[in-house]
Amino acid sequence: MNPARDPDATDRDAADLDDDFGFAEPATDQSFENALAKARDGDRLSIDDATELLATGTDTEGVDPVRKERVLELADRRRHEEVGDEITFVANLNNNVTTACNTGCLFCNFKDSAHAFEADSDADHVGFTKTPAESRAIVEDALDMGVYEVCSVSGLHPALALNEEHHEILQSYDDPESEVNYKPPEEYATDPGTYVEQIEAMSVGGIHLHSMTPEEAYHAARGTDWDYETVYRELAAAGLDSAPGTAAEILVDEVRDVICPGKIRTDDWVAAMEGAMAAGLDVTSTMMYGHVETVEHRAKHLGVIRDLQDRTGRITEFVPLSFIHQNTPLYRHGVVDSGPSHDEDELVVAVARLFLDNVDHVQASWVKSGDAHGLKLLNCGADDFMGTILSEEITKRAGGEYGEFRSFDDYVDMITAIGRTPVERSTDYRTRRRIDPDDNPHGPRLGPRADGTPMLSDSSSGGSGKSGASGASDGESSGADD
Ligand SMILES: C[S@@+](CC[C@H](N)C(=O)[O-])C[C@H]1O[C@@H](n2cnc3c(N)ncnc32)[C@H](O)[C@@H]1O
Ligand SMILES: Nc1c(NC[C@H](O)[C@H](O)[C@H](O)CO)[nH]c(=O)[nH]c1=O
Ligand SMILES: N[C@@H](Cc1ccc(O)cc1)C(=O)O
Ligand code: SF4
Repeated sequence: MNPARDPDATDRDAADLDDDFGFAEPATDQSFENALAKARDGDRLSIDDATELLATGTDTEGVDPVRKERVLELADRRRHEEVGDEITFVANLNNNVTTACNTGCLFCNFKDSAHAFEADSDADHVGFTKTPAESRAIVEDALDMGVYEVCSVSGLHPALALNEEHHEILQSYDDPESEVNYKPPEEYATDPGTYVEQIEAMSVGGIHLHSMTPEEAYHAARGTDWDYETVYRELAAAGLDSAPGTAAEILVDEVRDVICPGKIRTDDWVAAMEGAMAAGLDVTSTMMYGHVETVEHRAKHLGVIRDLQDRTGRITEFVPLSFIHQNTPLYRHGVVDSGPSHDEDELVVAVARLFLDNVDHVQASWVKSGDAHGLKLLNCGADDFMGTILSEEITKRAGGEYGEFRSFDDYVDMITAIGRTPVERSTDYRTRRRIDPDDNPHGPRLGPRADGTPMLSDSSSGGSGKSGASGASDGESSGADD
């Protein structure tokens, strides 16, 4: 696999952008009413149909509130017919390994320049790199709390390689840093180990390990001729159970050219997902929207995911990721002045439910939207409310303010308040347990060490207090010794 990125892409590129990207104004040969009628009849929607529904008609400016309600109502009904009234969530932990990354995505404030992590650097940074042993200790603590999924997504640290053989290949380049984005671990204050070592470390005690996005898989094969299936097979052998479909952003290259010129292109993202599935892994799918793209780009993105699922059938859920703008280069440089509106969030969830007729589950995110709006999204077509996560770094660093965890008690209260049934689920949704709201207090039971004890001793904070969450990784204090 050869380098496909622009090694010089940095935050500074945002300063060169204005808000005219030369994107075509969305226009279709379809009418809003026809598209809605097709959705009502259960016909498979076209990209034009999705564009009309997302725009509440391309014939008018902005979102039409009456048309929007008609789309949401149809989507909510479709959700009821397809998956019923249960709302699922998972007892999980985010354990991200490192924030060191030079890819330079303009929507991201999770990353820190990798130079700051070098042993002889005196640059200040608030990021972290964890060793495999630190990752394992964090997962072990979480298992004791009843957690059964660990989700791990990381920066593309230049010293990360798939395994020892990969280190040797990368070292053999004449100028590894510029040719293959590589520097040996000895040059950094903390050695993250190899991808295989991190996966082995986190795959402990029967936990489900959800890790290695397409972008990370690309990094784990850079400078070699390994295909994605080979890479994912090796990771699966080390303990990987499923892969997150992030790094998708908007799967239209003219948008990627603006927001993430250093990232893999759409075709490569699809190839990586196919490789993961060919290696026997389930995957999730995402779309990060509400920055520079048009509604037509969103519709095309949904088309890429539906086609992929037609070919594979192993996408477990669709996760809409509402762009959090406050601390990002796109916002700081005036390229965008906000993320998406609530209307747009609702329409994305609804049209995902109607268009993705082959993906069973659509997620609402309390991390991105908060509790009140997150619950509203569960009445627009979503049926999953993500997980306890215990530690959130990506959205928090981007300026999100909805906290870092939800307890089972919070979940049960919120879900019953909107008249739905709370259900804890496994990552792949195949194992589910309905929760009796009267059976207080509530804790996970599906985990290898879960016995129904509440995960957190303080369940009232809605995400800021973490007393009792000793297993939660906290980037600023855990392994922050770079
Ligand atoms: C931070 S990356 C970490 C994994 C890996 N570096 C990659 O890019 O795949 C994971 C995902 O977080 C999401 N993300 C990053 N910044 C965000 C923001 N400001 N708002 C919403 N989602 C964001 C993007 O969809 C991105 O693909
Ligand atoms: N939507 C977000 C998630 N979703 C992840 C899920 O909770 C879970 O990992 C997945 O459904 C697989 O089971 N996680 C985040 O950290 N941030 C989000 O915005
Ligand atoms: N957990 C998400 C991936 C994800 C990770 C971090 C985020 O900030 C957002 C999404 C998935 O299941 O695919
Ligand atoms: S989204 Fe991922 S690849 Fe892009 S800068 Fe952030 S951490 Fe790096």
